[in-house]
Amino acid sequence: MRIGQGFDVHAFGEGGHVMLGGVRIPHDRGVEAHSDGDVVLHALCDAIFGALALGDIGRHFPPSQEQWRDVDSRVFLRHAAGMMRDRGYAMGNADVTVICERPKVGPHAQAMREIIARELGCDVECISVKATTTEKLGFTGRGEGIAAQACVLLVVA
Ligand SMILES: Nc1ccn([C@@H]2O[C@H](COP(=O)(O)O)[C@@H](O)[C@H]2O)c(=O)n1
Ligand SMILES: C[C@@]1(CO)OP(=O)(O)OP(=O)(O)OC[C@H]1O
Repeated sequence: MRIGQGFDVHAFGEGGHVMLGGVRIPHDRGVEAHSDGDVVLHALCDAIFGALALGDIGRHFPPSQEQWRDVDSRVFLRHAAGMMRDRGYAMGNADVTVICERPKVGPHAQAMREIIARELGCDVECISVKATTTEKLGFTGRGEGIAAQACVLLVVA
């Protein structure tokens, strides 16, 4: 077994939706990012790369490379899942926490779980997505940005 954790932040910016866990959520702000700025999938990728001791998402998909501009972050997760499988591991379980005041994540959590499980090739019961505010404290509390943290346990396939 191998354990990994990941954390990602993106600032809110112009736009009318945010991508979270592969779900397009209408919102009065967008996020500033090189890719689609999906903090859930980026944190999950980093957790998988961390569990495999393969560096971080920026090492695999450098922000300096134009080819990752506006890319659907499921591409990154698919790549991380492939590296996991190539090394003989499968997803035991993953637990993600989204940190923001808005948008509300709860109504979209099940759709995110299903997308993530499909990309990782595991049962939806192995994927947890939850959310918290920071009680209006800090940058997430002020509505300046959105954060996500993820933990994964990889098991021998
Ligand atoms: N962006 C968010 C934040 C929170 N939730 C849900 O609300 C519950 C209460 O949040 P607290 O920060 O006051 O503990 C939380 O447990 C989530 O169920 C959400 O859906 N989206
Ligand atoms: C995903 C990448 C792709 O260039 O860029 P961003 O969308 O800005 O996201 P970040 O979480 O900063 O991770 C770095 C990059 O790998």
